[in-house]
Amino acid sequence: MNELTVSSLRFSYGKEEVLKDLSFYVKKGCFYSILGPNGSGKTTVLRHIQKLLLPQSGKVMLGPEEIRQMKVRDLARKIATVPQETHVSVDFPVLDFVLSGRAPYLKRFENESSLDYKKAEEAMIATNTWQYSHKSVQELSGGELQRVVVARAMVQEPELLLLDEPVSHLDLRHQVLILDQVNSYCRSHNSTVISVLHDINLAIAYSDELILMKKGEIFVKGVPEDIITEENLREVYETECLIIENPLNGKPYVIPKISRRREEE
Ligand SMILES: Nc1ncnc2c1ncn2[C@@H]1O[C@H](COP(=O)(O)OP(=O)(O)OP(=O)(O)O)[C@@H](O)[C@H]1O
Repeated sequence: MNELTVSSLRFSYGKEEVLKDLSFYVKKGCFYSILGPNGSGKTTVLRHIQKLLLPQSGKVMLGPEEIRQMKVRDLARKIATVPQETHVSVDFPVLDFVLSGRAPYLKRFENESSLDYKKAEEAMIATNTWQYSHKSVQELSGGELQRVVVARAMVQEPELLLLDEPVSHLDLRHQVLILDQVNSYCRSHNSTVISVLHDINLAIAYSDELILMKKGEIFVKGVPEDIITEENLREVYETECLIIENPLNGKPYVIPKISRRREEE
């Protein structure tokens, strides 16, 4: 059975149709990246999977269950999300923020156990955030906070981890560190990852399959070697690219053809 199946999903914000009869499935234990131009509907798809939006027509199924029928607490045990931006309005120690990822597993008024603390510590070490544990969440930089939010999602131990541009605020070292950790989490827990990424080369390097979106539709889905072609990138991004073989992993590597003309003096 597929981990997640999206069938004939349609959605409009007001008059503008943003998702147009969109269908795809993902398999358990695999890493998927959704790619596509700004405004193509990537975040809107993730919002449907989180039940933040309900389909105007079509269905989103998690295993055998339709997501619109699932209780929020059940959904929180199965799906964790790292949103594009996180705003924390209360003064919260970072460790408590990460521990809040265990909330779906606690009974009412139950405190976290030593095992919960251990899971939080492990996730924070993995995301290089343990050193901030006693700081306030509000004192973190954008990139530090983004890593802390990934740690919280990992302690939630989801079957499905949704990431919306999870490395957009991160320096090179932490981009690799976070995607390595998410990838090893996915493999060791047999969890599924769906990540929106703008960096095509990172998406190719980490993903089993890519989902390329254009104007609210799936343009193509498949393994990078099959779908990363000059024609597909021209169609989707309206950009000319050179594709070479990445000497490190044998996968495609995309180089946009940038024309730099020196301005006349
Ligand atoms: N709350 C909203 N109200 C009205 N229109 C919206 C809303 N959220 C998104 N849209 C519109 O829906 C379309 C798809 O937005 P979405 O955020 O899903 O795109 P995206 O592919 O994730 O874009 P990006 O790469 O820029 O993050 C865009 O045209 C956007 O302007």
